Amino acid sequence: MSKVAVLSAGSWGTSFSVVLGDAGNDVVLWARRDEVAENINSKGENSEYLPGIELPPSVSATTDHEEALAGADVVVLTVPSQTLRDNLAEWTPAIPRDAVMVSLMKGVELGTLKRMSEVIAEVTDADPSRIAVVSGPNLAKEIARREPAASVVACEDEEVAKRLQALFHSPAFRPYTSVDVLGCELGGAYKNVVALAVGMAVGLGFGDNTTASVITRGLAETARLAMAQGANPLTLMGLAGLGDLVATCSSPLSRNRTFGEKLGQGMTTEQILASTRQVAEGAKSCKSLLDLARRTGVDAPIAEHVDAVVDGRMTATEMMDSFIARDTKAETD
Ligand SMILES: NC(=O)C1=CN([C@@H]2O[C@H](COP(=O)(O)OP(=O)(O)OC[C@H]3O[C@@H](n4cnc5c(N)ncnc54)[C@H](O)[C@@H]3O)[C@@H](O)[C@H]2O)C=CC1
Ligand SMILES: O=C(CO)COP(=O)(O)O
Repeated sequence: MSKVAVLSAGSWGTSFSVVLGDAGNDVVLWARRDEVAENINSKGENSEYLPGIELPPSVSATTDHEEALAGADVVVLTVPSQTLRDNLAEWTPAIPRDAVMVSLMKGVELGTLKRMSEVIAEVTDADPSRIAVVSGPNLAKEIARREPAASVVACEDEEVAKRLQALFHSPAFRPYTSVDVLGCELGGAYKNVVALAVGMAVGLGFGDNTTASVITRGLAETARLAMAQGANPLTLMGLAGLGDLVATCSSPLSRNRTFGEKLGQGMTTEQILASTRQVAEGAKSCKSLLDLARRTGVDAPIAEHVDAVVDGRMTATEMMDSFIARDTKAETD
């Protein structure tokens, strides 16, 4: 049995602790707030993020990060992407020196344009063999309900990916290995931006032709940027690319798609942010991914338009009109 620390106890951290517990691991969740940790320890439930889900008995919680991290073989990181750097600055001294750090996050840091594995490497100074990523079509609520799903665990060191794969393989959760950390991370971050655009189309009342067109061109845009950065194109056709894109863009459970839907219905970003506590990573990462595309010399019309709507410089209707009016070209260009 491995000891796994999960920081923190939001939707995905708590759901992933169900996978970890069901797979036979000893799990300690770090929660920011006392009431969340108390609820998990006394009732075996995180009623704020996952009401009605019974957590495995091997899952406990604490608000003390040192306690969560003590003796951990694996450290799972699942905070909002834009806070990771500050969180790690505080947590790094308590992370055991041989523990593998696993990012479940799907975003790119504003300003530095770094992926989460890069932020982890920079702040903790860890070797790439101690940094991994899990990404795939894994909507937290469905995973917590133990509905069957697959995912990708990526690490530059394939042996480490295989070790994590064994630790994360539960009766309902099937992880595949990959060494393409970059492809998995860009797939995960970009699908949130595409889901915002799809949500806007849904909010405007458009149907499946429109959403399928945006999803497909979104995949082309993701693949263009990821391949220009050195990703394996097959990663984008896999669970961390197409798989996650389809799940997120199709599901009313997705916070990013829902955020886009509200923009399509005419709400402003400020109004939407005020209406929820939960993170919709694409609303921030549209800017960092757009900057990354510009720096790489890659055309990124979806990121560009989504960023403009999120910023209030364009309406969702104008975005859709502008997509159609763009200069025509070959599909594979
Ligand atoms: N919810 C989902 O279905 C999935 C989410 N993800 C990714 O996982 C990451 C986390 O998302 P969720 O758990 O869904 O978000 P969430 O909003 O449900 O939970 C975020 C957690 O981070 C904590 N947090 C917020 N601000 C913080 C700060 N400044 N410092 C430390 N902790 C802070 C919150 O207390 C909460 O526990 C995101 O990058 C998301 O894209 C990935 C796959 C599935
Ligand atoms: O990443 C996810 C599913 O794989 C969750 O998507 P949202 O963050 O949009 O809810």
